[in-house]
Amino acid sequence: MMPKLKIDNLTLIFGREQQEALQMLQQGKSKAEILERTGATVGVKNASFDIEKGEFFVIMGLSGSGKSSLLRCLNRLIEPSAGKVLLNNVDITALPDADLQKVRRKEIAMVFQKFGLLPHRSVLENVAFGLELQGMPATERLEKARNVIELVGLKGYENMLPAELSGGMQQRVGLARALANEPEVLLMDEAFSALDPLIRTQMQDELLDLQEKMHKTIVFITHDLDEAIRLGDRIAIMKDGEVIQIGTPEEILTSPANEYVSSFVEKVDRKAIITASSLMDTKPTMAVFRKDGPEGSLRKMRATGLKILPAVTVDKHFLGFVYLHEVLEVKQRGDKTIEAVIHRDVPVAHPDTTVEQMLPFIAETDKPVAVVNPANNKLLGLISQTSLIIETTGSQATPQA
Ligand SMILES: Nc1ncnc2c1ncn2[C@@H]1O[C@H](COP(=O)(O)OP(=O)(O)OP(=O)(O)O)[C@@H](O)[C@H]1O
Repeated sequence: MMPKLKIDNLTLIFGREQQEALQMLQQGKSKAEILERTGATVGVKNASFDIEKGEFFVIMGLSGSGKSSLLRCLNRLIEPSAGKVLLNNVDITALPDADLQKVRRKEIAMVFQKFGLLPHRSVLENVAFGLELQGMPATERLEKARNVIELVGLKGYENMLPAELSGGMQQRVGLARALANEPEVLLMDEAFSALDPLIRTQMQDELLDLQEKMHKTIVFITHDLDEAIRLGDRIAIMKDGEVIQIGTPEEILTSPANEYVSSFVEKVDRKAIITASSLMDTKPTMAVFRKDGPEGSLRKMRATGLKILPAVTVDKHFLGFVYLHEVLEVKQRGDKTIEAVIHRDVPVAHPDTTVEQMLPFIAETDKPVAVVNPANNKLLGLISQTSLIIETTGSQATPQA
């Protein structure tokens, strides 16, 4: 499938010595070296990635890492120094001005942190403003504006002035104004950063709800990893103008590309994000079969050095756990089967069960947690109590060799 946006080797350099700076970049020189030699600042360095239709894509990085620069290249509010941006397979870096205007009005809309509202116009007029610029007749544009105002939860506030609204409500007006044009792509630059934490979380939830209905392609900038993780289908992490990792929130949390990313990840509450599938032991699980009987079970326990093993049917349907001391007892009694000592009343997790949802499992049992395929109850792997406890007590600092 064709990506909605394709960013291809995009580079942005601020300053006059563009050519020399570009050359130095190609030679692998750092942002600091280039600044020192040429006085030019590297805003974005060789960014290449795709954003899919309907994707909520977050660009995250500290101040000065190049997020805004990259975002502004996507609609050419800033002209990139090199590389391309393809929207629906059309290279917008090559569009003549008139066509670019059309793209900005119809296809890509931008929502800013400082809401950029017209102070002397009502909420309704602010939202309808873009449509007015397009020459849409008044009745039509006001009707459209009323619809999006309702969509963002501002019904009843149509005739107020921006200054009469709270920050969160002003941000909604900004969002409504962007949505009024029915763009395919929404660019959001630190849209919620100016809001206090409670309102901010609420706006994040509302945006996610809206996105469920709208299925827009959203490119959202933030310097806050928690926000990135809450919102993003995928996250791109930037440092010194470079995209240093792209992945789903879970990928970023479980396999940070380098120490820089780990240092962010350490501060994040992972419990709601990490799932059973990434915690479970992927080595082929040693399990006892019903037909193994006490002898066979003990042999497997000796081989693995484990005192607890999962018991499964011949086709690997999970039955429960067996304990070493009980299997020994069964053998001493001379029983031929382990049936009586399979502990069946144990919690199981599905691959997408989160650590948060597994919390009760820790309190209830000292056994590993079995991860089973929800469709057929087959055993997929085990999560050791140790890794579950480490994950939930939050000491996930990566070992330094
Ligand atoms: N107009 C400009 N002229 C010169 N350098 C600039 C300009 N705009 C940004 N820069 C530089 O480009 C780099 C990237 O800045 P950018 O604003 O894109 O970062 P950012 O990640 O969005 O940061 P913030 O969150 O603070 O906005 C920085 O080194 C910045 O100093």
